[in-house]
Amino acid sequence: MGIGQPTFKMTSFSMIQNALLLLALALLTFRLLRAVYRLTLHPLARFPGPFLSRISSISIPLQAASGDRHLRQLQEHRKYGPIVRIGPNSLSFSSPTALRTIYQSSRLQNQLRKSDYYKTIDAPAGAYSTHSEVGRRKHAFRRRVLDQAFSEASMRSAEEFVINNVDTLCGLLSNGDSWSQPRRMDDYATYFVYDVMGDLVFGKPFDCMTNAEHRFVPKMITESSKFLYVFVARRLISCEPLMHWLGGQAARDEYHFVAYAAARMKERIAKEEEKDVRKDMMHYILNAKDPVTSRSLTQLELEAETSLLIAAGADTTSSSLAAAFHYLTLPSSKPVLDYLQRQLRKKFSVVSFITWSALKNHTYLRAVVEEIVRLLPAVPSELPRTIMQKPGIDIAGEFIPAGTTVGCSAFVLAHDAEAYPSPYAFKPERWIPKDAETHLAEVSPLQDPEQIAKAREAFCAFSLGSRGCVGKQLAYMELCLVLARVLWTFDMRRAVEQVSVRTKGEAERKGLRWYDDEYQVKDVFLTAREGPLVEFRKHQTLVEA
Ligand code: HEM
Repeated sequence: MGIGQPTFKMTSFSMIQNALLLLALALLTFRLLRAVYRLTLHPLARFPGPFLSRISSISIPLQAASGDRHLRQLQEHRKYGPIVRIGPNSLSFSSPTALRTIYQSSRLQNQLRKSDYYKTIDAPAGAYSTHSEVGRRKHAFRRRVLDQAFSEASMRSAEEFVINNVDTLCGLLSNGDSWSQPRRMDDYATYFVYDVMGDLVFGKPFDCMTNAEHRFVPKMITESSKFLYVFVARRLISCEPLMHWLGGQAARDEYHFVAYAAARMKERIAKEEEKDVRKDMMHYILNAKDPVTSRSLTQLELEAETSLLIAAGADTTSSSLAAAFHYLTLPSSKPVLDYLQRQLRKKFSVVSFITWSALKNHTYLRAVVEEIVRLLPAVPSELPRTIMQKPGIDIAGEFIPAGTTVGCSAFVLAHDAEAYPSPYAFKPERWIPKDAETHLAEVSPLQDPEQIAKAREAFCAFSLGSRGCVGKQLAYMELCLVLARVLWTFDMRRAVEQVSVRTKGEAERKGLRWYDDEYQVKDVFLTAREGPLVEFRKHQTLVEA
């Protein structure tokens, strides 16, 4: 007995070992056979793409973790053409025709649904938001309610809050006739836009511009966006203790933000009972009823919506604003900057005359903003949609079977040389027709209508159709007001010393970030960015006055 036991133990140990080996072999064979199938008999096998993407889904989270996903997609389209297989069951398209079919076709609304990736986005909030709700009917309800927060009346009231925050920003940039210290405009842009969103959603600014203690909110959102971009398993994300352990600080930030937003939300709801009710965006949401079902948002839905509005509204617009300071202070942009400032100062004798209604038809400012949003779409990579019903649909002349995830990247389309000749160049004139303002010829030649039509067809920074951006008008209002008032008040120039763009490095060596004048960002579904460093001084005539 005493002698036989070890032999038995050894036998059972080697049996387990053999079973594990067999299992590993079976797994390997399965993976190998699956890879061969994906490369040969799979319905998407005829589409080109990088080897790893054709055999495995791992390349999408890997690219997401690198922060270079938008750049890689552009590189892949340049190499493989207008349709690229970016995962075994995923295709990326780069033509305006595909763009319209995927996002805008009302005939295909039942066929194309936001992919399961979106279900991860609000997992920590415990309820879907308008952005992450994939069901068509449920989304339509949420959108009907949310649209009321972006009505004409709501936007008219929002202007006052935006202007108050612009005034705070101007007070911080400079107050003298000599050049200021270099200002990190990625930070100032972030703090400004978060303060606007705090004002509109929570009933008071976050005070990021004036109080360093409150700057943890933007940081939390960027970190949690990084985490959710890579971690695509909803079930895991819903399990908070596991995520604290697996997802580290980024996961903790996500949960922290959700709890923080819920607490601020409660404070805001209490204010709604006060006599002099504040007509901010939240006022319109709290009082909105769906005209079809007469239902309002539940507490949980409100909380998810609140987190969404801060993340979707603040991070996007602030990335465009930081990019605006970058492009406007490039040496090659001097004629654009000079011209815009001259125009603004000629049109408005005092800064308080610069209002949204006065700026709405300002052709050149609008073109500057449009060009910036094109060059750096704030959601740069493809927005995935899944084909739901068999057998499938035609996209850009190709039959694509059900079960495939399809999408277009705004960054890829924005760099299409046919729609945008010299696609990396900052050229607001590309949005202005020849006959619009003839004196503009002093800046550079204007476009013929055909070229403008091509540019418009490929423009998708705000996406399109029923899932397109609900906050586009607010974003234009914020960007136009802040740029017009800052450029009217200050002279500005790029500081000699540049912020070290951490985003270059490795990617530059791989030939992804080669265009020097490009505003460099990391794609984290939203964007992470650095710089530019800009100096300001009060415009001379204002100092004299
Ligand atoms: C330059 C600024 C902005 C850009 C480039 C932008 C871009 C986008 C894009 C591309 C989408 C579609 C996302 C997807 O399909 O996954 C989107 C959706 C959305 N955006 Fe924006 N956005 C901006 C500003 C704003 C602002 C200021 C708000 C609100 C305060 C906002 C709120 C939303 C919401 C709620 C959605 C979801 C719409 C739906 O699914 O029905 N955005 N945005």
